[in-house]
Amino acid sequence: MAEAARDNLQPNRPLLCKQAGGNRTLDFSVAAVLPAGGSGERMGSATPKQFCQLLQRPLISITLERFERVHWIKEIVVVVSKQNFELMSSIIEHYGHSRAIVVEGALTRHQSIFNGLKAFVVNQSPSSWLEKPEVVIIHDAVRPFVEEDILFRVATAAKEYGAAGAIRPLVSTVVATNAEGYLDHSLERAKYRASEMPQAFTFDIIYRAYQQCTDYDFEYGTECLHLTLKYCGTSAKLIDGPPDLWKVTYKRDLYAAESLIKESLSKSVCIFTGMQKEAVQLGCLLQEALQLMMEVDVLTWSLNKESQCIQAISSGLYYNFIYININNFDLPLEIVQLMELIENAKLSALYPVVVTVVHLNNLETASSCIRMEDFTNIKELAKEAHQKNVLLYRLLINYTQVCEAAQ
Ligand SMILES: Nc1ccn([C@@H]2O[C@H](COP(=O)(O)OP(=O)(O)OP(=O)(O)O)[C@@H](O)[C@H]2O)c(=O)n1
Ligand SMILES: O=P(O)(O)OC[C@@H](O)[C@@H](O)[C@@H](O)CO
Repeated sequence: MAEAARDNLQPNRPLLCKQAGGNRTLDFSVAAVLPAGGSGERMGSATPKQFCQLLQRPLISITLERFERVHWIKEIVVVVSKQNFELMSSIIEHYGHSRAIVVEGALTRHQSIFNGLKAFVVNQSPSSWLEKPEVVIIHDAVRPFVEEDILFRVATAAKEYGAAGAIRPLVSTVVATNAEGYLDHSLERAKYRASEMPQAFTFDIIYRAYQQCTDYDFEYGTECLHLTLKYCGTSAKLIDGPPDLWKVTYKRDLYAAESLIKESLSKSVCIFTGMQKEAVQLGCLLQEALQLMMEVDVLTWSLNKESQCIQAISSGLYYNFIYININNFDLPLEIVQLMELIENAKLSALYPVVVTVVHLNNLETASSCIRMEDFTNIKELAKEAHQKNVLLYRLLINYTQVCEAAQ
């Protein structure tokens, strides 16, 4: 069982495809523009919604982190109003958003987006300009639940068709009213879709469209795809997107977003084990027991240079870790290393991290039955960790036959 179990100690899906940026590549350059220059009036908050906190983290930082998981997106231009420039720069510094460049927004969303695009055009941006990408993704900064898959699909479609955008089925029927406020007609809902974000464009097409925009377009327009059709004759490829592309607009959306994040954080766990037979077996048993409820990866602890353990910790995809330890009740070096890696990855700066150390104590081989009070040194580590938003728990399992029973 141990050998077979050890063979199973591979992630139940290739970690790399979950890894920051996955293992997809593109043969053309891609950059992103995140309009974040609005005031969030409909949110009714003094703080513009893109800067409102979700689990003590600004909404815009969550969106940025999603884009930073995608390695084929080079620069990420964030367009914010002048009065929020400093705040945005501090968020970039605090959360280490190294690919983010801040550009000044304008009075309307379209104007802000155009300002973001100008950052890629020489002599059009007050600050230094960036290398023009072949494809540019435009995504509202207040749509945090964006995954690499939809970004990849709109970017590749934009490269082929010139423009592409994510769509979703309508939830409510669209109706037109007459001047007196009565129903004029309703649209057949099945024939229409909601235009969401992300959208993507070959850079020259969307830039040329904005250059031709009228004041009315800038003032009242809400749809980039309309601009490329109207001014460049480019009809966007529409891509069916996943359900979580919605835009945070009202207060209720903030509550919904926070509960979605909490749920996703609790939905994945990474289990590390030593090479001992019992640890491997318990790791596999845990994976079998948990994998119907959450994403579970089991890895043998190793810190060699291509270590998947280090990748798993630094990927930002796990906030729950279990380390299974056999008969070693001092503070095992691996636990200290794990806590250091979590700190170096700045994981807990984003959300609380939970580390559970499972001590397996084989009563047949151990000198005596270990008691919880014997864990003084790990208590000290737990106190330090708590200051850094890392919750360290320990679980002691005294056993005799559990491994044989498991076989
Ligand atoms: N002048 C503007 C207006 C909006 N946006 C951005 O465009 C995205 C979508 O716009 P919307 O949801 O309308 O945001 P607000 O305009 O802030 O919201 P409201 O209409 O409720 O004021 C948001 O990320 C918003 O910050 C922008 O960059 N510049
Ligand atoms: O109109 P708002 O400023 O609320 O939001 C912009 C949305 O219209 C836009 O993000 C999508 O509909 C796709 O264009």
